[in-house]
Amino acid sequence: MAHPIWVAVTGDEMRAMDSSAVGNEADARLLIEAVKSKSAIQSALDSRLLVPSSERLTLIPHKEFCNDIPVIDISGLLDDGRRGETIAAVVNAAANWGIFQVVNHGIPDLVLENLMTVVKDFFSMPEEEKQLIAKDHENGRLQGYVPFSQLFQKQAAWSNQIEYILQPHHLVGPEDTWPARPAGFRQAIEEYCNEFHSVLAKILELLLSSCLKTSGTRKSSELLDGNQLQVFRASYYDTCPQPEMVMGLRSHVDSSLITAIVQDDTGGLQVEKDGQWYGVAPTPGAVVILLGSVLQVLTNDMLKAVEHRVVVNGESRRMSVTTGINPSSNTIVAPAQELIDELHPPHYLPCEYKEFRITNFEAGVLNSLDALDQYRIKDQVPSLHHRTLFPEDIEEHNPTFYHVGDGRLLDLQSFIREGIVAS
Ligand SMILES: O=C(O)CCC(=O)C(=O)O
Ligand SMILES: [Fe+2]
Repeated sequence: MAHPIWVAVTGDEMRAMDSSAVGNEADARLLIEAVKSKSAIQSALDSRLLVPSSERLTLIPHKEFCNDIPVIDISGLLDDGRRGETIAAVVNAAANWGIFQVVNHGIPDLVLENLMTVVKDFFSMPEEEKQLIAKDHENGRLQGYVPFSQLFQKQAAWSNQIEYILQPHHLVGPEDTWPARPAGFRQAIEEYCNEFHSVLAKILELLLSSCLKTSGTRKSSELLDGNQLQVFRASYYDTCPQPEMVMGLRSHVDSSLITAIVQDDTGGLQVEKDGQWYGVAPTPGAVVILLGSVLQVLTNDMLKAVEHRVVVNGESRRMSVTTGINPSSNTIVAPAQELIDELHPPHYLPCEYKEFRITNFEAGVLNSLDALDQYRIKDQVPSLHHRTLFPEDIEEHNPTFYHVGDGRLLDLQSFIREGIVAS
């Protein structure tokens, strides 16, 4: 192979690769050779970096933005005269798009600027220095830098990341898991994430109030009791000589209640709605809010988690910061009881959040069904003369037993085995 793929592949060749099942070894070798010449990857062939041809057909340029994705001035939440209309705007955006941007959120510009500056400075450091705090699961280092090679092997993403748990306290890693440079990195991250946590909590509370009518406040304080998992991730998407071949981040839903993203002005974040992809316009001072899959389960599909992805490009690198609020690891993720009655059966099986999160993570790695699909009750088969699952049948704090029509109490496995719930 004489030439790198970046210049060698013509439109016809690309189509030929498509038709010969992208991902075969020869295609992968071409790409890997090219990737190797650009980065420090030493690993063997791995075709997972290639975007499948079906997905490639949906790609839209990183600078193509959709002006209909709502941008909401949430200072109205603090103003009696505008509160009602602001709440309506947030709820409508959540219901219609599952994503919106907020401005006038009360986080000073300086906090956002510091945040993006330390992230940029971190990613600009030499690779060897970043590697000093690389994640290393085998050695118990679960937080830190995620180099290209790690993501390459797992999620087929054209990006580098750095990620930490900020809450609950007992899961926060020791100081030496954080980078020593740039100075002020940790403080800038924590300042933004702590301040923005209260904005996210407010949005979550009003979404729950709107769906559950009376008990949104109670539900959100139950979820945000200090043990909730708050995570931080900064992502760096390098320029890519052949951006249509790879994805900065493959399409996914976050396994969060709600996620916030600060993005620089490059563009590349895209969301799916009704089978179409739309670019989220970088907006100065704005924070992007996304609904996660836990909120979808909790609201029994009244609100939907939004599928999103990141595309890369050949001209500008991109950086973003994500922070999400998730339940605590032993919270039972299940549709809220307030939403369930004989006419509205639950759409999801209950499970502990830690299991839910792992399922979602594995789905990303294995490219299989995400947690929503795995726990969805697919067929509540009344024809089997069984009752469908009702929340009063779920023992509080131990939601592993289900009453069925003939009065028996079954554990989850038997319940599934009997075909009441398609597994
Ligand atoms: O980089 C972005 O804008 C999105 C990142 C993202 O979706 C994630 O970290 O889950
Ligand atoms: Fe995401």
